[in-house]
Amino acid sequence: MIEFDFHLQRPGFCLELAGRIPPRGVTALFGHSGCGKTTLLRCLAGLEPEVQGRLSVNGQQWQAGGRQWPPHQRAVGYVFQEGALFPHLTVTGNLHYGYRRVPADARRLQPGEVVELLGLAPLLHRYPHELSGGQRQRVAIGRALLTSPDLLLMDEPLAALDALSKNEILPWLDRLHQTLDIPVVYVTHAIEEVARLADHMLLLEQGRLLAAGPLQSLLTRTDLPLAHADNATSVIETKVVRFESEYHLLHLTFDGGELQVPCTHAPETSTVRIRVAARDVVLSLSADSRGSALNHLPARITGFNNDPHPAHQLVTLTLGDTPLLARITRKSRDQLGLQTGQAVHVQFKAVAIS
Ligand SMILES: Nc1ncnc2c1ncn2[C@@H]1O[C@H](COP(=O)(O)OP(=O)(O)OP(=O)(O)O)[C@@H](O)[C@H]1O
Repeated sequence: MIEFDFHLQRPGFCLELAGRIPPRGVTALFGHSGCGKTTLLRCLAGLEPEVQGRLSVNGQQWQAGGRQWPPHQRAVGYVFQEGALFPHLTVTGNLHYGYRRVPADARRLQPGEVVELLGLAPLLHRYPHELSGGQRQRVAIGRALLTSPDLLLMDEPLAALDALSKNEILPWLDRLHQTLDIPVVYVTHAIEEVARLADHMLLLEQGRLLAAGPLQSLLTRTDLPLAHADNATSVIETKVVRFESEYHLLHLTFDGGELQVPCTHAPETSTVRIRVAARDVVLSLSADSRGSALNHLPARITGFNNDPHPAHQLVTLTLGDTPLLARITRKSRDQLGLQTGQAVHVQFKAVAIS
């Protein structure tokens, strides 16, 4: 477990932040520009000498009682927006740079494992200027991992990439997420990245912690801003039942029922996360109105909330124990006579993320 309690005063900005980062999985730092996300990463890495407070990582006191470990004593991997590779070194040279500085008995990962994990084998002899933006970021992540960090900090690692490069690198990040047990703190402005990669979230506002917790519950909490964003999303953790190759459909199960989602191939993993946009959810009173939607599940309404658009209502539901958001019009709510506590049927288009 990583526990911190930081206080940092700058002209015009005060960071007053206490929280925990679970020892496994990806913790997303999310919040408006200037809320202190990068500053928190820098405090964790020991790059803010003025910060007061404490930090303990896996029982080690990295900062306590007015003393703090300097950056070079902290086993932290840092990946920036621009990969910042050494231009005069090949990919192999970049990967080995951090690795060589770690004492042999403290090395948790070997270069061969990292090359395999991130698909770097075809790139090993190239120089950074011979790589695409996405490839450079993969090498930067590999280099950070080879320092055998106790904590991997990623500051908007996809922000400088175009949509195509982002899509190219995301499956590699999924793979890291499933394979490694190094805690990752991941800063992003993109809710799609959070919904895809994160397990936990710290929501920041003006240097303070607005909320913290598991991703699924924070995304669907209507007292927080995420549920009211245009691209509000719920995630459903599912188990793979089978891949129907004839139709390229993946059959999945979870506590709320069974789902089918389009998929090009059978997944490598036995669990798959599903992302459902609130605007893609349709509510109906009976199971008869099936239409062409593949996913049609019983649900219960847990509440209604106003939405920024005056025509809309944000509806919270549960599918079994899984929370789901739906954005419908106020007119539909009235026409269907929807009430809190009512049993309904939901139809939606789902996107699967391995
Ligand atoms: N070196 C610095 N000196 C003084 N103030 C700074 C410095 N770096 C950042 N700040 C200020 O500290 C506050 C927090 O900045 P920070 O970069 O942590 O925010 P952020 O949430 O990461 O923003 P963004 O999402 O835009 O990257 C902002 O008000 C910023 O202007």
